[in-house]
Amino acid sequence: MSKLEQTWFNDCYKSLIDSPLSHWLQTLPAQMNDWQRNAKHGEFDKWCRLLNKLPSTYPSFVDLSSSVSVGTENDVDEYTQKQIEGLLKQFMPWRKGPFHLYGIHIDTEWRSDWKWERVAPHIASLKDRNVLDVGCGSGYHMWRMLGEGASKVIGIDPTQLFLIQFHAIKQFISNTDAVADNIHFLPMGIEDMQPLKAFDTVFSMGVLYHRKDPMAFLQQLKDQLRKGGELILETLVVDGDENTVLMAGERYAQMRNVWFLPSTAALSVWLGRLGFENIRVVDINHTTLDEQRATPWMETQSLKDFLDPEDITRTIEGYPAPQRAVIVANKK
Ligand SMILES: Nc1ncnc2c1ncn2[C@@H]1O[C@H](C[S@+](CC[C@H]([NH3+])C(=O)[O-])CC(=O)[O-])[C@@H](O)[C@H]1O
Repeated sequence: MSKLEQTWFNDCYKSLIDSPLSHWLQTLPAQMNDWQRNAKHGEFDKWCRLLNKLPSTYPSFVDLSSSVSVGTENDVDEYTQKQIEGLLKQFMPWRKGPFHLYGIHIDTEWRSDWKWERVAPHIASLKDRNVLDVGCGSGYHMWRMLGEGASKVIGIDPTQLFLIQFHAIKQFISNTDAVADNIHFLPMGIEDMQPLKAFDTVFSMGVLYHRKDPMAFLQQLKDQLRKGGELILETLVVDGDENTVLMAGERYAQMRNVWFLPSTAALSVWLGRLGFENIRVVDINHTTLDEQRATPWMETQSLKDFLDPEDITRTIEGYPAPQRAVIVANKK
């Protein structure tokens, strides 16, 4: 019997044939084969066995346009509900969500729906577009993109637990009319993607500050867009003019892998230099303790523990507390 992930990848390859992304098939299958041979997490096969235990269900409704919700508690018996909840808890920590499944509320660390509400009003309609979500996490925003009518949504993220979380949710949506054939998650980093120059919209939310070379990263995002395509970039920023960039020390808000936090003015200059146009800052927001917090589905430390207890406008290292901006731009 072929491995579960092979089925997922094959479904993705099938949906690429006869699409504007078909040239991806030149490199993707070999890369995913290599990933299967050399890169799988030690727990991966165990996670797949747990996924296989999720029961087949037929929800009475699916909502992807105002939330990610599947079925009500009346669609399954109490035993099945408990069984689903117990299995999903094995895939903790759940960071990005929330998800509502048969009366189970996966109350994730982040209210990713709030981010979506800040982003969605400012972007070109996703209807009939091919969309890439770079650093998609559990895939929460991918479902909202599908809910907005995208014809294909591909998410990439190297963190393998998130691939598993995505498929846990997908398994409940596959038996429904929502077009689950058109949404795929690939376990890879943006730097490993061939330049496709073919997506209508590319999202990169919460990734730029994790990249050591932000210019190379922005160029990689551009390389995935068709001419005229739209980039939606969401990242941590600091106050200041076009010459202001904060390079964090060893840690920023306890995170070790944070590099550049530019001002929105500096980020706009970077995008212009790389050949984007129509660059607009559409939202600036301070992350609140209600938006990022520990929950029963993510029990370890969260934002509250990363801020100065005497002054929550500062991180515990003394930097400005997290402030995030959304910038939209088009590829010339
Ligand atoms: N090179 C890379 N290529 C692609 N993804 C990467 C890379 N490096 C890290 N990631 C992934 O980028 C995601 C960033 S989280 C944003 C989630 C969602 N977008 C959100 O806006 O809520 C924000 C945060 O954790 O700070 C993680 O899932 C990483 O695995």
